Amino acid sequence: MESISMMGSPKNLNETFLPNVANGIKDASKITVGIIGSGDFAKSLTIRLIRCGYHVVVGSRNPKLAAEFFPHVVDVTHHEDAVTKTNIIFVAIHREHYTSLWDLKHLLVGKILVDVSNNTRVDQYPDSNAEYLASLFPDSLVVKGFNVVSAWSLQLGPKDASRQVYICSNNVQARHQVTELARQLGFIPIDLGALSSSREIENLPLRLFTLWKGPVVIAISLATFFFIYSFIRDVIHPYVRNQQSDFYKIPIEIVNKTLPVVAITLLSLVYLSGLIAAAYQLYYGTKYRRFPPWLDNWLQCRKQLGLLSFFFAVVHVAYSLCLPMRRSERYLFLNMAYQQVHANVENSWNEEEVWRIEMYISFGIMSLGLLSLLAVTSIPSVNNALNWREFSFIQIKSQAVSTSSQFLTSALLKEQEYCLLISSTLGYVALLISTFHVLIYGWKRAFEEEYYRKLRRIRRGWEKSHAIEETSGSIPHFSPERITVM
Ligand SMILES: NC(=O)C1=CN([C@@H]2O[C@H](COP(=O)(O)OP(=O)(O)OC[C@H]3O[C@@H](n4cnc5c(N)ncnc54)[C@H](OP(=O)(O)O)[C@@H]3O)[C@@H](O)[C@H]2O)C=CC1
Ligand SMILES: [Cu+2]
Repeated sequence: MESISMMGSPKNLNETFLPNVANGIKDASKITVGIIGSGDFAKSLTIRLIRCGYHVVVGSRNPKLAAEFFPHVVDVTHHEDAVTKTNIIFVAIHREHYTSLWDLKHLLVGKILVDVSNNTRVDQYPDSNAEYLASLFPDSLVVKGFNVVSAWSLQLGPKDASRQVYICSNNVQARHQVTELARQLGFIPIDLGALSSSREIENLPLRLFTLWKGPVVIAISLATFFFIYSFIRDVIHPYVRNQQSDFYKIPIEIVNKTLPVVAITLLSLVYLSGLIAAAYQLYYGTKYRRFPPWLDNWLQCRKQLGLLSFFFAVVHVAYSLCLPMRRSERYLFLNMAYQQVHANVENSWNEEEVWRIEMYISFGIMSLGLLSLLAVTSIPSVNNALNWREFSFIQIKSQAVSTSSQFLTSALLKEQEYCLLISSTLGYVALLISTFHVLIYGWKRAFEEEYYRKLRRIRRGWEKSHAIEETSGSIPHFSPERITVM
């Protein structure tokens, strides 16, 4: 069982079949790698292997049909034939079909079987797919790996795609061989020890997306809440009180009021979690105490919350830039000019208002700039999914799967904390500047009751002076409150 060679009868597994100085193999093209299955994963893996100089033999139930989808240099053949030609075989079929390989059992003795499968749900089966494969073929050397890379990213090549692959096996030599192969294919292999880690590895691709679920739900809930709030406040309330129809505000103004509120709330949620965590550590006087699960989850999805905040801020900017394009804005502006002429006011310059809006816009642009910087710095980690996995690894750590994974986790944590330190300083500044942006926008309304009184006075004056004309229908419906404040 402990033996392997590239072809024919398995030799000693200690001697690696991959090209290196020790075994004298210099040319990867002398090495044949087998793949069972001819689906998407098999096709993409084949292309990657060929590019790296390996010879590939594909085992299919219907080789004639499958051959059409592979480059001509690939040997597409029956399962039996394929497995006899190589000692390292990627099992690129779904778990449900593993038993169909049962007849090949005697041919697979002592050979490396790489299980690349994924499940559709977390903990879908009582045992992991790799452990199941190992139980079906106890005389083969089952290695789990490559399941975290998609067929798509396999084809893209190492530069553009996710680079980390997690590998585990009960057989050390087999594990090393697959690790070496992964390295030669341009991946960063991460050894997670025994095959029992395969359950975590299989759950990883499923867990990655769960980090988005919470933040997306929070963002949608906040957006719904603030939209309804603004709708009631700015549309329903004036309508009920003064029969003033402002329903035209729904598509742009109400939406554009909702967006920045959601953006800033999400951004503050990013940093609030860190503050609570710090307070928690101070309270217990140690940083070696586990956070409660809700805080742990919250800390883990900071990046997602931040990116969603950035998304809302960008859309807010787009909406704001479009405000002057609207017909309503033009009519209200003309009406105000008319009113000014009517009131015999020549100069409507308001120094305080001018400064307010200049500063409001300036802070808005600055906070968007900082948020963009934060988002851009997180792009590589989103692309190669490094940080998602860092986070996922925290969970692996909590279950103490193996020493190697624990070691790895602590190393990753350090890097993660370092990144967070830099980004959080920048983030706090962004939060502060966006707060200024919001406060300047709202200072009139928030702090100056006088502002309201003035508005009411103007409004009353306007209504009185046009009471007669309005009955004849010659005066457009107007109130100063309807002018959009930027
Ligand atoms: N697609 C992806 O992005 C990724 C896939 N994976 C894993 O790779 C494995 C293959 O996935 P993928 O290529 O997408 O799947 P596909 O459905 O595209 O291909 C599966 C292959 O399995 C073979 N097969 C189908 N039915 C049977 C059967 N009853 N008995 C024996 N063989 C059968 C077929 O090959 P043939 O007809 O030639 O026998 C088929 O091409 C899965 O375990 C998946 O979880 C892992 C990571 C990413
Ligand atoms: Cu704004």
